[in-house]
Amino acid sequence: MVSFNTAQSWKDIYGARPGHKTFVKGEFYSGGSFAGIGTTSIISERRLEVHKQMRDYLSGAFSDRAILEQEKIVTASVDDFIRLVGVLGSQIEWFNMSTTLQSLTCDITGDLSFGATFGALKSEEPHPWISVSLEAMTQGEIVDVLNRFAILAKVLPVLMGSKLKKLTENTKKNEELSYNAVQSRVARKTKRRNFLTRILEDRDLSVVTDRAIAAHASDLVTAGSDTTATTLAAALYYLLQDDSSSTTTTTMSRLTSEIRNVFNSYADITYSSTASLPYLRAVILEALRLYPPVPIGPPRVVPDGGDTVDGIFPRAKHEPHRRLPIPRRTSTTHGPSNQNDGSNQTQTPSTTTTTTTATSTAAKPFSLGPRRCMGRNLACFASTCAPPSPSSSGRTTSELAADAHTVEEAGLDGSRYE
Ligand code: HEM
Repeated sequence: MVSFNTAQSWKDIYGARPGHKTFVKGEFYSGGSFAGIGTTSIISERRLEVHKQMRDYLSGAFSDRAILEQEKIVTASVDDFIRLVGVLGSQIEWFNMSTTLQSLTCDITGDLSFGATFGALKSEEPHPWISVSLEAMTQGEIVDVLNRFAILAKVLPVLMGSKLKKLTENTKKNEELSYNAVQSRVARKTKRRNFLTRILEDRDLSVVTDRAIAAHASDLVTAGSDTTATTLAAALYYLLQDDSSSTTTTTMSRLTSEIRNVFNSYADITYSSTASLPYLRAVILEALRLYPPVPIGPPRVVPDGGDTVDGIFPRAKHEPHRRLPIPRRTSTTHGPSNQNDGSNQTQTPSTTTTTTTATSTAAKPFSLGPRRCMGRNLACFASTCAPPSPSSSGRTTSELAADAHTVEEAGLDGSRYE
């Protein structure tokens, strides 16, 4: 558990509900764009009750229904990406796939959050929003360090004066660009449904200002673009480690044949149709486990004297860097079965079941509890963390999960602690 500072009161730390520990976010989240000028977002807000209200208010933008409405926006950028990769692949010897994936996810999250892509897939020059936002994030981290280390607070401004000045300017610019983008979207009537559609429909004007919406929108791009691009790049990297000349079945060849067996055309590949592909799901989960895009334990406040979580440490894997063999399914409608998985290990079905369970319970790439990732369904992992099966209330589990403030409410995890 990470302890950066001490909390004011027991209630601040644990929240109102007995039996549920909810650790408050650390001061790490207080600097950077918007939070630094007192306008907090769903990510930077540290007060439990205010965050709960924000999460309730924003949850409509992340429901399964909203994601389906937004699908056209996502596929428009995916089409641009596929075209670009085709052109680059045929014209030049090599290109940087990580950068191209970053362009893809910035365009998608930019379009969803502000109503227009950044044009990153169509331009060599990064959009001003993208370049200044990277600096703005760094500024948040530096503010946190300065707050925590008194000596550095004295020395850094002397050593890095001009750099810090530039970071501050870029943070201001990021706030301005985000605010202007939100204002022009508010002024524009459009039928295109993105995050802002729900956020604007659901807002109470006396409580939620345009600046507050700009803070959310800006942080949604930051939270959603780098994480998703990192996951895709990691999955691709590990898939390409397979020996393409191998005569045995590799992870790549099994994945390719699952996709080609199921889809007849490119147009058939959608959010809903990919959610039910078991091997694709396993590959993405494994990439998230091996290369979690948020590898830090997100900073939380620990009470004076420290604390434990249920008195136990989480179970850990013995060999965290070893790629797990992806389980072979004995009966499935998709993909090949009973084939060698290329891991050179002989596994019985019961062993592979255990492996899957260990992976999905030990790895929490989207975090847990009330500060759990709101965009996990959008990141196309609905099937991995909240299968969209109907619940007794008639709502899908991913809809419930999007609204829930505890994993228990979401019915996703037996853990008592959030
Ligand atoms: C593979 C992709 C993703 C991963 C691994 C991921 C992971 C995470 C993690 C670990 C957190 C907790 C961070 C903390 O406590 O500081 C988080 C929070 C969050 N994520 Fe994601 N994320 C992903 C994609 C997205 C996307 C696409 C969006 C939306 C565009 C998004 C929106 C959010 C939001 C709004 C929060 C804050 C939730 C809250 O505090 O209530 N994420 N994410």
